[in-house]
Amino acid sequence: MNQSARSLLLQGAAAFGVTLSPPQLDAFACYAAELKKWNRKINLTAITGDVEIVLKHFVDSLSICPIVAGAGSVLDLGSGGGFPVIPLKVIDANIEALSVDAVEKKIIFQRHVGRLLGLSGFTALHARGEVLAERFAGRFDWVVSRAFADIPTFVRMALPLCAADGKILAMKGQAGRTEVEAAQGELTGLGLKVVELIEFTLPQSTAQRSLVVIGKNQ
Ligand SMILES: C[S@@+](CC[C@H](N)C(=O)[O-])C[C@H]1O[C@@H](n2cnc3c(N)ncnc32)[C@H](O)[C@@H]1O
Repeated sequence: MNQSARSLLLQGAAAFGVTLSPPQLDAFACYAAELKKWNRKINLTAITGDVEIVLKHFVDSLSICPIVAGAGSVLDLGSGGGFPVIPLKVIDANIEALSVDAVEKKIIFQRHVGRLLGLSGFTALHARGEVLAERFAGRFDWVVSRAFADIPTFVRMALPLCAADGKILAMKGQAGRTEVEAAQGELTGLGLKVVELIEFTLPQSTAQRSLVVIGKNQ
């Protein structure tokens, strides 16, 4: 990762209240290098330039830090090349994280990155989200996803996996608000409600993002 990409990462992380240490910056540089290397053989991401990787994968993933960092346990459903879960783990080593994807080669990549970065409390599991409740019912403080499924599909999968006071976080683009409005009936039927909808522009970019935080209606 070149110097300007590193500066961009430092600034982008700071926009979400994250001050990256030199070792964390090195961890992201290593992650970017592996992503580019593996991407030549397996299709992990359409994003291949350093600046785009920094903004659209790393900084975008870090946008959930103000909400999720400090949690005990996090499940990332449909994590692909490791987003947002690996950036989150780089920032908060104490989180117990389970990363799940239905495509095995993506999970093999994530395990490789986890080993290289020395991530402990990080498990990458090859599985479909639909079967997780058999093993992980009620286990997670947060179930998160980025670019995974529409809100009703995601919450139906996530709800049985949440702890009693667990929450669900869907990372969406500019259509987040419209999706939330369309999902209201379904959410209410499941005993859920949107507790926060955070809309923002990705730093150093014009891309619109929204974070949809969903909790139990009690
Ligand atoms: C568009 S990608 C997003 C990957 C990553 N979250 C990101 O934002 O870069 C969606 C991922 O969800 C995975 N996926 C789709 N359906 C799934 C399911 N039912 N269970 C687990 N993973 C699934 C796909 O294999 C794919 O890697």
